[in-house]
Amino acid sequence: MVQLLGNLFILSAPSGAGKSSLIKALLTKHADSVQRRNGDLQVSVSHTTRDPRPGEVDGEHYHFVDRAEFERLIEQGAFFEWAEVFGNYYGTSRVTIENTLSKGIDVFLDIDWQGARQVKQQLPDAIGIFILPPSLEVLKSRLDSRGQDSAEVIASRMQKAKDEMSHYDEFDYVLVNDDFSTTLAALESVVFAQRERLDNQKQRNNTLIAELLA
Ligand SMILES: Nc1ncnc2c1ncn2[C@@H]1O[C@H](COP(=O)(O)OP(=O)(O)OP(=O)(O)O)[C@@H](O)[C@H]1O
Ligand SMILES: Nc1nc2c(ncn2[C@@H]2O[C@H](COP(=O)(O)O)[C@@H](O)[C@H]2O)c(=O)[nH]1
Repeated sequence: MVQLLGNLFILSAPSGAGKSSLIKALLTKHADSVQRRNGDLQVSVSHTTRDPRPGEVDGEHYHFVDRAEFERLIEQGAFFEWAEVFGNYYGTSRVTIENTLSKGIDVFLDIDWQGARQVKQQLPDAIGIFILPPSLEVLKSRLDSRGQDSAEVIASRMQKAKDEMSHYDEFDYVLVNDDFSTTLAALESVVFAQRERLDNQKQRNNTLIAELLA
């Protein structure tokens, strides 16, 4: 069991709702922010068997591996969570997550509902955030305008969108990503509120330990 010195945020959504863009914007904003505190914020880089999209860099966007390598890693227990999504494997490295959280660094996971459920089972204190699109039409137009997936891939992702969204109630927060900057501000509020909560909890524990050991 990991001791949660950092916060673990899980961001899930149907494909194209905007979670990667929101995390990226949050990290950029956070890097410049005066509110940056002890504890940094990082996004976890998953392993996947999906082919890289144009511009995607191995080790930066994903660790790209083949199915045999992924299955070997499953056998070794290397994943904190893993799932098959849209016909490919995706997984989060156990050692990376545990090392990062144990240093007090906050971590964002951009994962599907199956992975989110596995994380919550292991770490009930992880904070689940579900992103909804304002409509299915907008979701489709975001996948189209991203311009990185074939029409066939987009159709299959749209077909799975309702299934993904049906799990919204397994999450602690649900945000509708209509206007980007409004959603980003809401996400930032969640992050700051949770950091505050964890800091207060650590402080209370330290006070208690000091009293008990006096
Ligand atoms: N609020 C928004 N308004 C308009 N466009 C948006 C908004 N949020 C995200 N987008 C755009 O929608 C597209 C999909 O966003 P993004 O890639 O972040 O989705 P995602 O949820 O991470 O998808 P996936 O699960 O497939 O990785 C991108 O082109 C992004 O710029
Ligand atoms: N369970 C996990 N799901 C993951 C992980 N990394 C990404 N994902 C999810 O897969 C889909 C598709 O991603 P894409 O990059 O191919 O568009 C999306 O919902 C991601 O959130 C993971 O490590 N575990």
